[in-house]
Formats: sequence, structure tokens, C-alpha cells
Amino acid sequence: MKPLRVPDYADLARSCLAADVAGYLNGGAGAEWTLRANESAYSAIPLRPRVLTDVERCATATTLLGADLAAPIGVAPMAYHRLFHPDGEIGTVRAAGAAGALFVASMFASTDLAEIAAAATGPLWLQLYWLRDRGAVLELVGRAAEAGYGALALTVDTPRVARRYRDLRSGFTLPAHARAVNVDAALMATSHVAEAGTSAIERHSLERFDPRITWADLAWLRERTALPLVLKGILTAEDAELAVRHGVDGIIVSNHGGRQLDGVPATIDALPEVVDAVGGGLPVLVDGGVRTGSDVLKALAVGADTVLVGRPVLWGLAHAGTEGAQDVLQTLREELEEAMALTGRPTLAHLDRSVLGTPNRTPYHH
Ligand SMILES: Cc1cc2nc3c(=O)[nH]c(=O)nc-3n(C[C@H](O)[C@H](O)[C@H](O)COP(=O)(O)O)c2cc1C
Ligand SMILES: O=C(O)C(=O)c1ccccc1
Repeated sequence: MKPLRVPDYADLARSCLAADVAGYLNGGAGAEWTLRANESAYSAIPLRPRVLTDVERCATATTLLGADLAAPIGVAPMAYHRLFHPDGEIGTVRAAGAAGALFVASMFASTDLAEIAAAATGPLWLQLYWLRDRGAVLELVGRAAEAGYGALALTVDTPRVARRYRDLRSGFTLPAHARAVNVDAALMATSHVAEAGTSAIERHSLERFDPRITWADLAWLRERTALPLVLKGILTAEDAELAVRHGVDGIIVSNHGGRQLDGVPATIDALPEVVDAVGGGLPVLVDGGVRTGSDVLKALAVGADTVLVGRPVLWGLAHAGTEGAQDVLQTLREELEEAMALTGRPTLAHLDRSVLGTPNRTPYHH
């Protein structure tokens, strides 16, 4: 079967990856309630099309923090792309460039961050976890600035990596070909040591991630870099207001793809309160559960400026390397354009909450 839709790639990736790697990729935290909610909440929202609006040309191009995008779509930061295909981050960053999408590299990328930058042809950000060793974080920030990264995305929903039962059951550990090559090897040493009944990634986070940071610490980072700072993992109006007050340059509404606190709402359900609290002063991005162009359209209609996709890009990469990842991003852009035409909204400015019907609420149990 030739893959045509994003879910086709999910099936193909599952069948070409080892079971433990597929479990790490597709799994979530706890009972995986939030993981399921992310996708099913999009499915529950009906669309309200308008007709006779001249949709011969539907324009998806936009800008984000001063950079041009072919569509308001980007690749969410994900660790270790080489786990899934030898093309690794070089494949996914090339795919993003070809599709005109933003690429957010993970702090735990399995490819040198300068090599990622050299292969990039579009906007590029670096995601960070705040390690107890602040010097190591700062060193990475310096290298990112030098390599031309355009912004930093600090992930704030992960004081520690959550218990992911698929990984605990499989005893998932990182193989030698997928390592976090941008962080000092001594700091990463325990991230790939197997121990029965535990997750190496979770144990490593307890040792190395700094769970003591507060809003006051953001100033420390801001004073040491000129790069825009975006917070990833905001889910409430309260935290959105604090983020604005602390002068951040953007917000990513995210529940980490259901991989951190299980029981939080689907991101499309948390998005309205964050958008309303921010009030338009800075870009709001969202990720989690986006699988179709209509999902992208729904997030934009609620008020997101750009949508990030995670697992779908790695499904494409796993199945067909660079080409597969590119096809996933291209498909989402084309489906978005079609959804704009068929809802009668020829520009992104036309996408407001009037596009959205009342959700059919029996969700979260699919
Ligand atoms: C395999 C995998 C690795 C991830 N690694 C990171 C990471 O290193 N840093 C981070 O902030 N988020 C990480 N995430 C979370 C993603 O950035 C994103 O929030 C999530 O995948 C979006 O949901 P989706 O996969 O349903 O699109 C990871 C997600 C996956 C699936
Ligand atoms: O962020 C994640 O979901 C994730 O898988 C991860 C990978 C390495 C370190 C911390 C988290």
C-alpha cells in the first residue's frame, strides 16, 4: 500500500520498527488517557463551512518570529531521530526545509547541532531541558546561536520524565547508534544503561534535570542569550499570563504528546484559555494529536499561530527516510489548503472560531 494519509504512515512505521522502539515512539504516560484525548478531541469538533466565498487561491504562507513559512506547520522537538532511520535529524530537517516548515531540534538530538543547521534550509529552533548543570545548557545555547538557530524553546512540563509503562515493560534503552551527541557524554552516561523493570530515560532525568527551577530563573537564561525564548508545555491561562509577564517571546501549548502528566486535557481543549489570556501579543503554538489538515485548521481557528507535529514526522522518517518525513509535512499542508477551500476560508485571517461547531462530547474513550 502506498501511504497517502498520515495514519497510513503510523501503520507502516509500526510494522518496520522494533517493538520496543515503536512503544517508545507511540506511547504515553500513565494510562495514556491524555495521549488518546489529543487525537479524539480533534475528531469531536465539527466544521462550519461557508460557501460562495471565492476559494480559487487559498494562501497558507505565514511568518513566525520574523521567519517565513510555507504554512503554519512545524516539526516538534523530538529526541533521537536516528533511532527510527539512519537519515536521522538530517533527514527530518531537510524534509522540513523542502516543505517550508519550521524545524525544532531537540536538546537530545542524535546529530550534531551544527550539522543539523548546515542541512537546514528554513527556520530552525533549539529545544532545551534545564539541567542541574547550567553550564552545560549555556554551552549548548552558545553553540546554537553560533550555528544560526533562531530561537530557544525551553520545555517546562518535564521537571522529570514521567513513568511510561510501555518503556518499563519493554525495558527500553537507547542503542549505540542513537545518542544525545550535543550534550557532554558524562552528563548522558546513565541515559542508556539498562536496568530490569526501569526506564533509563526516566532515571537519567531524575539525576540530571533540575526540578527546582521557578519563574524567577528565566531571567538567568534571558540575561545570557539574545535568542528569543519560547516556553513549551503551557496548559493554563494562569501560566500563560505569567509567561507574558516574564517577557517570553512565545508559548507552545503542549502536553508533551501525552508523555508527561497523564490526565491533562487534550491540547486543542486547553488552547482557548491560553489564547485568550495571551491576547495576541506573542505567538501561541500548539502540538499534540495533529494528524490531518483539518486538525491544523481547527487549531488555527481557535487562535494558534503555528501548529507543531511530532510522531507523524517520525512515522514518515521510519518508513521512508527524508522522503517519508517530507511527504507527511507536504500532505498536511495540502490538506490544510483543501480544508480552507472547502470551509470557504481563503486566507489564514479568515480562520476564526466561527469555523468550529460544538464538539460532539463522547470523546476520550475511542
Ligand atoms: C519520540 C518522542 C520524543 C520526544 N522528545 C522530546 C524532546 O526531546 N523534547 C521535548 O520538548 N519534547 C519531546 N517530545 C514531545 C514533542 O515535542 C511533542 O510535544 C509531541 O510529540 C506532540 O504530540 P504528537 O506526537 O501527537 O504530534 C517527544 C515526543 C516523542 C514522540
Ligand atoms: O521528551 C520525551 O518525550 C522523551 O522521550 C525524552 C527523551 C529524552 C530525554 C527526556 C525525554
